[in-house]
Amino acid sequence: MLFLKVKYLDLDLETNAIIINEEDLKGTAYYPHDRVLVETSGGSFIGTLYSTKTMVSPGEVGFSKTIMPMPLKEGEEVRIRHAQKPSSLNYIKKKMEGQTLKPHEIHTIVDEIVSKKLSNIELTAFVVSNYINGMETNEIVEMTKRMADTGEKLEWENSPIVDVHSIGGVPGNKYALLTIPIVASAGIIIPKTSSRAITSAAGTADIVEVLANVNLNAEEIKRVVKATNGCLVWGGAVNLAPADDIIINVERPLAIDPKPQLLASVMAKKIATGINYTVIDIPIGPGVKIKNEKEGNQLARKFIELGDLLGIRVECVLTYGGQPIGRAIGPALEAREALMALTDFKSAPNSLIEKSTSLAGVLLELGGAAQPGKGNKLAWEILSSGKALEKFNEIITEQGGKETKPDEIEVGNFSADIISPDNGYITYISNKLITNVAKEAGAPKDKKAGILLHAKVGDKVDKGEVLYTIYSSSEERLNAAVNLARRTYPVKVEGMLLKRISKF
Ligand SMILES: O=P(O)(O)OC[C@H]1O[C@H](OP(=O)(O)O)[C@H](O)[C@@H]1O
Ligand SMILES: Nc1ccnc(=O)[nH]1
Repeated sequence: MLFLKVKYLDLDLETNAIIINEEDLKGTAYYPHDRVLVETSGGSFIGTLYSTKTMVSPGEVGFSKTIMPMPLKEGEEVRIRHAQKPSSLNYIKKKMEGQTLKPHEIHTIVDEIVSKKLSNIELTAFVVSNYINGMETNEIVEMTKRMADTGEKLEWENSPIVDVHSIGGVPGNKYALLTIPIVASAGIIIPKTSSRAITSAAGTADIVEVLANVNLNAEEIKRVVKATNGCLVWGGAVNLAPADDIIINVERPLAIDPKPQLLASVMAKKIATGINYTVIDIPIGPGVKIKNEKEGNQLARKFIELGDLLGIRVECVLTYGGQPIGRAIGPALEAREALMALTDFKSAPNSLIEKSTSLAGVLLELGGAAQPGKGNKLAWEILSSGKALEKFNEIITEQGGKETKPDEIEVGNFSADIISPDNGYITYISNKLITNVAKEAGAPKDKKAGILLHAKVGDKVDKGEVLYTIYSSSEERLNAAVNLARRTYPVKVEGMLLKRISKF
């Protein structure tokens, strides 16, 4: 056992690194990369041991404040001992072999994820096994319930509480910034929590954060919803289904969202937010999470079945995901486009308006504000009357932001135009490749990075015309994005004659 004094290091780490001077390790049975248990006056936690010559002195143990699960005073003495292997390791191996897990095995995995006992390698093995082998319904139900039960739950005095959630995957998916205020301004309660980007260049939480605080706790969410009927917050900031955000952090670098995880991630948050009805948006198209209608129907049935088992009424909508929604991709650009749509819907892309009002229409009907079949019309009226903008500004203000005009939103200082190599028509925009270019430019961490499409599928373009502009806060990232765009051609321009084939 080692007795060492706490020293905080100015390091932003995503793993629990326990940093010890190599002198203190000499002659002991502790080696770099060992899993260790740190026992403190406030509780214990697991981490990985790393050695240093200079970052901490002998007798000290260095932690990054960003990963500390409990408050510790600098100079406080802690005990460090070998940690046992997490019990879930055997269950993760079972999953790697394609076996079905028992309820208590799933519970142990979720519990150990929440208590940060699993290393990123072990967690990745679990996520990737689910990607390859999938899970049975019962396993997903157990995972969902446990994810919800290991965190806080919101309770509401009124009902119904409605909600909408997209499975994501399609670039430019900023619908929630329109749909939520439309529904809230009809008097329906809609406490919307979102995740940050998983596979895309901007999750809803990343976009809203351009305009307001999204890191609200349960009390604050209740206050905002009481004042405005809605909110647009990051689920990870509240202790709602806390395993979710930990899992998302290993999915993001791989840009994967395995179906069992996706179902549990969305539905656990629905249980935790205490909603009664939810509409699940399933975008369909090449390069998004669901490739075709058949797969979409299967996933929709799974969501509905899960909802039945969990006591939440679920309705699913399959939506067009064949190309980006609207023209803007990346947090600030998407916030600006959403504000344009709320301010003057005629100036905004149809795909964004149609998607947002269609989803709002379904919710208005479910929430009882519109007769069946009349929701869409009401959603349009609320948007075009300016009431949705007013409601959006109320929500943003309650979340600590301020009323902003679309052109006040700053985008990256560095930009480059990608031009059409030929005369012709845009025949294809690759969701995957355009997302990769936006990420290479820095999105979503660089909020001002992203892409503005000047033309979409079906549009005629002339040689030399600008197809899209890439933005970034960094010249280096911009150049890398331009190089990637030139190598991969995310936007395809073709003439009516696609190819000549002859024997000469
Ligand atoms: O597209 P990717 O990054 O895979 O998926 C993540 C996004 O999808 C969902 O959207 P919403 O909250 O319903 O708007 C999530 O909350 C998140 O914003
Ligand atoms: N896996 C997920 C996809 C979309 N939204 C979520 O919250 N989680």
